[in-house]
Amino acid sequence: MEDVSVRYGQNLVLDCVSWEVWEHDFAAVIGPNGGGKTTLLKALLGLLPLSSGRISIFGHSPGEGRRMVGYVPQFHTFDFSYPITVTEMVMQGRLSHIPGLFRRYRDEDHEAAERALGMVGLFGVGDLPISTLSGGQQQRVIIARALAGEPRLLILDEPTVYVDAPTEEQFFSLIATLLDEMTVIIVTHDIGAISGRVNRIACLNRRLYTHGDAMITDDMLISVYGCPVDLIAHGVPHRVLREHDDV
Ligand SMILES: Nc1ncnc2c1ncn2[C@@H]1O[C@H](COP(=O)(O)OP(=O)(O)OP(=O)(O)O)[C@@H](O)[C@H]1O
Repeated sequence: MEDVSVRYGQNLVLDCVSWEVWEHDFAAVIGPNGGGKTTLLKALLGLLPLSSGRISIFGHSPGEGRRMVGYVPQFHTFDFSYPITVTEMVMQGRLSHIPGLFRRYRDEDHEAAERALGMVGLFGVGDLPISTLSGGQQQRVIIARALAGEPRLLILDEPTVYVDAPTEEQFFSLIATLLDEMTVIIVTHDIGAISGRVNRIACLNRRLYTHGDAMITDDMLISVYGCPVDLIAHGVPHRVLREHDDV
């Protein structure tokens, strides 16, 4: 991203954002509510016009690069009571690959969906209604849905918000296995969850702040959150076991 600005009417939501993520990086964007994280993702996915600047995805515009990007929206945006099977849900990730007006799944689409379920470690559940799976399994299914499109870049929006600690561990182990094949960007509120796991991090609050590759400095946090915080969980900054120097 090079000097990217996005406005909603008069509201400047992304201000001259520049950021580089390399192939096989595990990158994170953190920032407070309303800081522009979703807007940044929409810009990467080619869903928003830029007011200025340029985005290149593997050398293509976001619109052209879209077929190389797998997107996992926030967990709560899915209705898991909807009466479809696991395979049917994963197959949705193939739709953009099928040409023509009346899209019919082909053998290669079924194979890609099966491969994607294997990548997330789900076997023998394809014919089950999605509603019968545990929360952790459902999270794997929505990741498989994005992987079915065989992306080179996987983007996940707040993937650890609704999961318990063991599921979070499984999630990060899964991401570690995917990095051999693709680049991963996550958007999160939760610095605690990502610390030590990502190799590239940026703080976003209208402007994007970086320092080196995977470092968060007090200056970055002060710029973004307006105070020096040590941990940020679910959008709420907490000071954890750290005393003021002047006390
Ligand atoms: N479609 C829209 N029209 C006008 N303003 C918008 C629109 N979408 C977002 N905004 C505004 O842009 C700003 C950034 O919103 P955005 O959703 O990108 O932030 P966010 O960092 O993803 O927030 P959260 O963590 O709460 O999801 C907010 O002030 C929001 O009100």
